[in-house]
Amino acid sequence: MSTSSSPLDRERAHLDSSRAALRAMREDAEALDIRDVTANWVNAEVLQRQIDDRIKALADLSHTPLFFGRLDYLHAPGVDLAEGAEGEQFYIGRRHVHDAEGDPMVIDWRAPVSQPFYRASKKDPMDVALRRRFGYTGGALSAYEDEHLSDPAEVERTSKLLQQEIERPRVGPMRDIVATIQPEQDEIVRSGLAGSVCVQGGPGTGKTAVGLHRVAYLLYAHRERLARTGTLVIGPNASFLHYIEQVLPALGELEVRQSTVDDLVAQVEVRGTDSAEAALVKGDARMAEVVRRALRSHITLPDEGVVVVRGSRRWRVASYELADIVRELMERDMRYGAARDALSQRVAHAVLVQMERAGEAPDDRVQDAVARNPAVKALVKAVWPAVDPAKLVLRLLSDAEFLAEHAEGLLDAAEQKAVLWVKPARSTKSAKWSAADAVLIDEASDLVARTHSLGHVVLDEAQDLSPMQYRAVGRRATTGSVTVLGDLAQGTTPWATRSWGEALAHLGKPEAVVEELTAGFRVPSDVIAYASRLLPSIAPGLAPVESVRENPGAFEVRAVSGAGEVVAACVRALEREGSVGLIAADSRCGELAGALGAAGLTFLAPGEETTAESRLTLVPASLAKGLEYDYVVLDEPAAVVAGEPDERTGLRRLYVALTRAVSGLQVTHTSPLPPQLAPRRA
Ligand SMILES: Nc1ncnc2c1ncn2[C@@H]1O[C@H](COP(=O)(O)OP(=O)(O)OP(=O)(O)O)[C@@H](O)[C@H]1O
Repeated sequence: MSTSSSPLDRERAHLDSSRAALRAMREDAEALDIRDVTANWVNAEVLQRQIDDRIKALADLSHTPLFFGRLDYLHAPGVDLAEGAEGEQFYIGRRHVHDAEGDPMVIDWRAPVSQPFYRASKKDPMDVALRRRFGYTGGALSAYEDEHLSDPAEVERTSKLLQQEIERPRVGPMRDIVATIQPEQDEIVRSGLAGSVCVQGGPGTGKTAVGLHRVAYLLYAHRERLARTGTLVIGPNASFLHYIEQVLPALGELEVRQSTVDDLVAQVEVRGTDSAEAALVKGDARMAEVVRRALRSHITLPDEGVVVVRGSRRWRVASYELADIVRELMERDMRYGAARDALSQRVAHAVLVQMERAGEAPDDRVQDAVARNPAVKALVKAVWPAVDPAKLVLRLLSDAEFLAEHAEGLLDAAEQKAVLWVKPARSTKSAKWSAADAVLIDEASDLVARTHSLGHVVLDEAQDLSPMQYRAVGRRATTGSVTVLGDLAQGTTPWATRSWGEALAHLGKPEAVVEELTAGFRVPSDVIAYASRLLPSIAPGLAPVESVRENPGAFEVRAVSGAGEVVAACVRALEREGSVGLIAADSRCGELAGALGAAGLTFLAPGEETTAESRLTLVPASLAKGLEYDYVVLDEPAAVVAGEPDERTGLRRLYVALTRAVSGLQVTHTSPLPPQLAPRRA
């Protein structure tokens, strides 16, 4: 038993008083009476929502400790280190808590004074005398661990608490890593809002985690600006977004939009699919020029002048003068729609000049009226017609001649044939648009009217995007910055990214810094070593991930005779603690679902939340990306490879599937393994 003055007791006392302070902060927020300060009900509603959000953010969650670390500075931090700069000892947690006097009890992990918690080392102690990490058991503070960073006599050790946190079993959605962000990750998390960053990292190196924490950090450091401009996290599919959706709210950020690329560009209903060949051409950056040419082909030079009748007078602008205006607008860097509006104003201006010459004194209202005059409208309609982006793309995909005219010198005959619909659609409503078509429409829309740009966009699993998709994301961040996260070895689309330089150019952020993460937090060493045997075939330049897990992992490859034995492997995995994922080629999932059902095992679909009662998920290989399970049973590697159009993509899909395991992997197979994974002779 510890005495009443033991350090642990003192820390528990600080936890208790911090929780009491948080309670008081929440009660203050709840007691706010806004009736007197709001002038109308709209304001009242907005304000009340903000207060409700604050109350929610001030909740004391029993499973998320209020603080996880403590820093004792050698000296009081300088005044430039804003929050709580007068103190020398800081508790670091998920959110800021202050006492009745306004003095900090817990400092937000994102505040400048918290930074040494993540970055300080024996080599660079950053003025920190003591770094203390706290361990919790079921919400109760149960342990602590000290590092005296400025004491040269103390030897550097790896933190046990850190190791425990990394190795703990996974159940439920993704959790934040705020207590254990590593120095190289922290550099990315805290890099400035102005610059774009691209992170290449193998499976489980924390890319997704880093991207989400970066959003939380940026929202803290640039709250007002980002509240105005908005932030967006883009992920590969709905199950992935569901898996990660809890992380930002856990960090107190409720306002971040999450979307797939497909949803981002969903102006039309997607009901069709493309052949790989068609999708490859449609996703190629050359299509941007095809669309641009097709749009501009609507502009013609007028061959007649325009006559505007006002009262008893007629004003005439000659065709050569109109042609000059049109030519000048074509040369300007303006959107098609904006230039169209400008055209009527320019013509009106030409009329006004004549009026002035004739001794009249027209004002702006006259110019507007002339711009709306039927003759001017008719002229604009004839020489610069309104264009519907979907109709434009529909015509490109339906009309071989129209496509040929605008694809000349860009797409060869075979490529043109690949993108043309076999059965041309009659209307934008009845067309069976594919995901790639929707991106083309998005491109056309942006040429007509500028797309709204956000303050910051995080793009996860970026390696799977086509150049046209990169452009679609890039135009949503023209005035903001981007965090691009990906792994070239995990690209499983026919158009997968070959180099980050190329991808960043398509995004419009060629200046972005490319960082690499190499320490693996998910996959145990034996499993990553096995999966890395595929690397020379799928991404020759990339180095294998180095697992930071101490446990090499349970790993087994087993030849089996059928689905019954796969089910048995799942049963064995379920005997252990944590979640279990049975990953299989999409084509095999039906049979396996039947076998699991017959054995009385219930299972979830990816994205459905695992719980202590329901821990088994049947995962089609095509949806495994980004997810993780404590134990993975990987069914029939050869079928996973065969499920893709070519061998390299198949092996990449297999690499993704092999790297979902946190604690152990069982590979079961009836067919021979791909040669890279075949048993090696001793
Ligand atoms: N610093 C850390 N401390 C503790 N856990 C971490 C840390 N960094 C990452 N992790 C954990 O490692 C796992 C993998 O992280 P994450 O999913 O972000 O990796 P990833 O690089 O996006 O992987 P993939 O390429 O497979 O999608 C997650 O469970 C995450 O919480």
